Amino acid sequence: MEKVTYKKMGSLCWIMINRPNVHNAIDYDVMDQLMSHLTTAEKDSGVKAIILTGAGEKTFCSGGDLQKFHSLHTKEEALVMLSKMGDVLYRIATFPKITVAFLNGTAVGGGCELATSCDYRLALPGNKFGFIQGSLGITTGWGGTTLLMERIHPSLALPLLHSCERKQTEEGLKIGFINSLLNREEPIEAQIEEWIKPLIHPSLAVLQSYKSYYIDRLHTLDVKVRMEREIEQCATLWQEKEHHDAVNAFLRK
Ligand SMILES: CC[C@H](C(=O)O)C(=O)SCCNC(=O)CCNC(=O)[C@H](O)C(C)(C)COP(=O)(O)OP(=O)(O)OC[C@H]1O[C@@H](n2cnc3c(N)ncnc32)[C@H](O)[C@@H]1OP(=O)(O)O
Repeated sequence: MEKVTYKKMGSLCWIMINRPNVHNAIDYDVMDQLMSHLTTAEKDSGVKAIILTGAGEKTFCSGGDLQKFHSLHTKEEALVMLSKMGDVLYRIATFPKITVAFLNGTAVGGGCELATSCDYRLALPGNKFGFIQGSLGITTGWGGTTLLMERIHPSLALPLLHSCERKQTEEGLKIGFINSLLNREEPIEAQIEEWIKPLIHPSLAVLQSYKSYYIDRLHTLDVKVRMEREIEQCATLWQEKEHHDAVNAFLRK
């Protein structure tokens, strides 16, 4: 069963996490299918931008699949999963075309990290996003902090991380985490096509050249090394009692 769908519409391709019954939580199949669709989109010279979103109207993505990953206990076990999704986020962050996350609903935990890996984030008013990992006794585990400090100033990023709070998308717009809020009353796909139109330069070569300068910056700033250090720190915290108790409490609620 396709847990991640791929739909090409003109020069855009829509990649959608399709697990609404678990709030589009990410498991290993989702990771594999995201990677596969990214390769398809990269190889298709007709694609200039990807739109990453989630199925349904409630949730963009609720992060790691707590039921599936609850069985990971040791640092070594956690590191395998965290590194695998960290590779997906790095692939998106260095994707040689435009990447846009459309937050169709709530984004929490790793869902926020996934959104952060994209060049841009579009959302709907009244929805929420939250880097809630700290409330589970861990830190961002897929490299999302490193990427977040590329998207917004660290003095704005740290309060999002330290507070573990769910914020309104309107607040995300104010601090530059959200690039634009769409209108619930209008067709979403048409609004996104309109928003992205000025960015999709007629020449893919020009578009990719500009993106390559940004990717060069990521290399210069050792983003991959910093993401790996962040992931290892999360794995260290993962094995602690605080984290397992927090996940148990969530799954028992
Ligand atoms: C490094 C990334 C890191 C990692 O895990 O690797 C993380 O992502 S840490 C953060 C992990 N995610 C969360 O802690 C979010 C958990 N979910 C929620 O906060 C809420 O479910 C929310 C806000 C997404 C929706 O709340 P709502 O009240 O509308 O729904 P329920 O909480 O009642 O959930 C309904 C149903 O979905 C299951 N569910 C929700 N999120 C997950 C998830 N991330 N993994 C697995 N399953 C999830 C929840 O257990 C309920 O199942 P049910 O069988 O119906 O009780």
